Amino acid sequence: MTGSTPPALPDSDNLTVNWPAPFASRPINATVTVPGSKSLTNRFLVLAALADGPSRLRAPLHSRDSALMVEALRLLGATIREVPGDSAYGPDLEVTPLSPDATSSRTHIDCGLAGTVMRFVPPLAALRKGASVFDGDPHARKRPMGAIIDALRGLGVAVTTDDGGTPSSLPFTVEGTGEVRGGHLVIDASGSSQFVSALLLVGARFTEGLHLEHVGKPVPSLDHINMTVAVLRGAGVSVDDSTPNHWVVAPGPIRAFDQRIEQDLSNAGPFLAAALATRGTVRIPNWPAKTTQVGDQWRSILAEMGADVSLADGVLTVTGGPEIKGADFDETSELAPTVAALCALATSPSRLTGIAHLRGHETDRLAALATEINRLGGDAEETSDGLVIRPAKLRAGVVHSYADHRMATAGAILGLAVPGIEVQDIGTTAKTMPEFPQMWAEMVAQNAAPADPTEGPSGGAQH
Ligand SMILES: O=C(O)C1=C[C@@H](OP(=O)(O)O)[C@@H](O)[C@H](O)C1
Ligand SMILES: C=C(OP(=O)(O)O)C(=O)O
Repeated sequence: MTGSTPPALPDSDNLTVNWPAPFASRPINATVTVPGSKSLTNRFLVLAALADGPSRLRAPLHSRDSALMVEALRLLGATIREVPGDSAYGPDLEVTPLSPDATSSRTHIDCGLAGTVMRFVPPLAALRKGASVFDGDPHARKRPMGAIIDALRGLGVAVTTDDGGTPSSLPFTVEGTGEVRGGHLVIDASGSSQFVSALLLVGARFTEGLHLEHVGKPVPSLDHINMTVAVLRGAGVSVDDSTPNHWVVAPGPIRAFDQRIEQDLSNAGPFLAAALATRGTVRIPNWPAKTTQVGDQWRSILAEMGADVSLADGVLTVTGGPEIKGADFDETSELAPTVAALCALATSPSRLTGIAHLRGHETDRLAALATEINRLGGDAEETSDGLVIRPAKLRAGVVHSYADHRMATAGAILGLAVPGIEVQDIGTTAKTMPEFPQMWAEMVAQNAAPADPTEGPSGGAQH
């Protein structure tokens, strides 16, 4: 894969021909490395576009979301070149920042279904002279955008619809003047942490910097905001986050960088889950000793579900227990679909809380997970802020993806333990992991662990 052209949406064949999810007839025994982190790649791309000199991203993600970000930044005036690197998942990227003085013609930016593109790029477009029109996939028009639009308007930036009205979602046009004064800004970021990250990422380039204040229900996915603050500090930006719900970004340069991108620990999740679903072992090398990625939570989540989890010499090893234990988890953020798939295979009930905002993700994930688990004979129930999933024997069937990469990978996990599962539109995994179907097949093919003769043909709660 390259970072130059956004992969097309799956064609109608992909939508109609279901992917037969590999069933694991023996415990998985595999070593897997996954491509670079979406959240880190797209943050560093934005920072590089605003930096005080050329930057390099080593081992970045190459997927639909990162390609959309690359293309958006190019359209706004950054130069992004692929250069050979050492990653098995594609070249490095060299970024020459955009020039704020350049005036460009009206630009059309495709956000696809990428939250990072639709939230992070509009504030950056405000710093360029010219109009930028933002739109995306059909479902992108349903994702919450009001907080970013209101924030830009609060900062004095015109954000309009084609007929001159005031938008509350995609599509809209940002009329950039090349300068944003900044200062104190109050937003309600309860719909997505990306509203906060988006404004912090550009805040140092506002003339007066930014004092961002959140009011309203709690901001979700705080780990992702902490990641934003960490990458900003790494690029020499002063950020004060010592008061809850306040972030103060000092005006100043963003230092150019040469940065290796960690592998995507959230996308490591389905592979680690395979160890639990099949009572096997999955090893992930190069697990970072220290990270801001929410996916580091796999170590505690999977242990609580009965797995043996160890991190030694940078290798995370997860071995599934005799059964998957249900458990209660709060605020699992983007890990929730993978956790839910494991809960559907568990032998005791689980409750997922603090994830009401998943209704505004790639699809309404709470509705999608409950519908798809129940379609297979499972017992899942939506609550006001999450899901309750009770043990039930699952049967063969089709898992619908709803254009959501994490719904597709959740279907793949179920398919390891339940024969006859198919996933509709597996191609949607290209959003963050185009290699997924091949990597999954290779993981199952590595399945060299001798079968336990006292057990059924495979592991998991379903056997
Ligand atoms: O900033 C980011 O990179 C992300 C923040 C989170 O968004 P929400 O706060 O909307 O959950 C997460 O779910 C998403 O996958 C990536
Ligand atoms: C919510 C997600 O993506 P996005 O960055 O589009 O919000 C996700 O990847 O789980």
